[in-house]
Amino acid sequence: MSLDLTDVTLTYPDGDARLTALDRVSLRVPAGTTTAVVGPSGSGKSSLLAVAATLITPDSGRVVLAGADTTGLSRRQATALRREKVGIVFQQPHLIASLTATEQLEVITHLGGGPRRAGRERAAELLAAVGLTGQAGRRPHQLSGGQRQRINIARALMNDPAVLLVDEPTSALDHERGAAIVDLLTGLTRQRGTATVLVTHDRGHLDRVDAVAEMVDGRLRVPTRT
Ligand SMILES: Nc1ncnc2c1ncn2[C@@H]1O[C@H](COP(=O)(O)OP(=O)(O)OP(=O)(O)O)[C@@H](O)[C@H]1O
Repeated sequence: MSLDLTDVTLTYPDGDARLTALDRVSLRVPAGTTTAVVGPSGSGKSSLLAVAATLITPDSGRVVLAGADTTGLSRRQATALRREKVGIVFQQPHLIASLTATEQLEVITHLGGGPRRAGRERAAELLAAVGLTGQAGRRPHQLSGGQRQRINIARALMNDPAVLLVDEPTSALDHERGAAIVDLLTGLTRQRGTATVLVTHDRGHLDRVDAVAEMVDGRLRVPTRT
């Protein structure tokens, strides 16, 4: 149940020319492991996540999510596959101000048409997994930045994704809280068997992940084990 990108090239229109954001990128993230992707601003990290999430279709190359080849899928099919297999943790939690921590998670089950009770049980289980059982009834303004980020992570796991894509989860946190979030992510990844990609500017946490891949000008250097 890994994430596999093979020879992925992505270009964007750039005036009369095309800008190559991803240049024959290959990356394999085995289930239960976390790969950090680092690299300077503009090197293609967000583009890599967007392609892995099937939010953008590459010009060429192959993206396989937990055994499912996404090549040639229609938008509608890609969306269905994303809902089933991919969890995305955006940099900003974007929590709904009026909802409690539990409700932020339950809403995912509700949107997917799942039974209320299953949503409630899963939300309680995931809040416990991210260490927030005591905060279940709190609304976002009653939570710290680190706690909001934990809810963000729990929410991405509600549908039990095979692939977890995480964009800069530590940028708003101090080193210690950032390290705790990375440890939480790698722990959940191992426990739940997700293939996790963690985009980060923060090189201070790289010894906590299983592999590190570096983006430079749209090219990915072969991942090195930490
Ligand atoms: N929608 C777009 N249209 C045109 N060019 C784009 C678009 N999105 C990104 N780019 C360009 O593609 C390249 C890669 O951008 P990308 O956002 O993937 O980099 P990044 O490594 O995530 O940067 P940052 O760390 O600043 O978020 C950059 O040169 C960027 O200007």
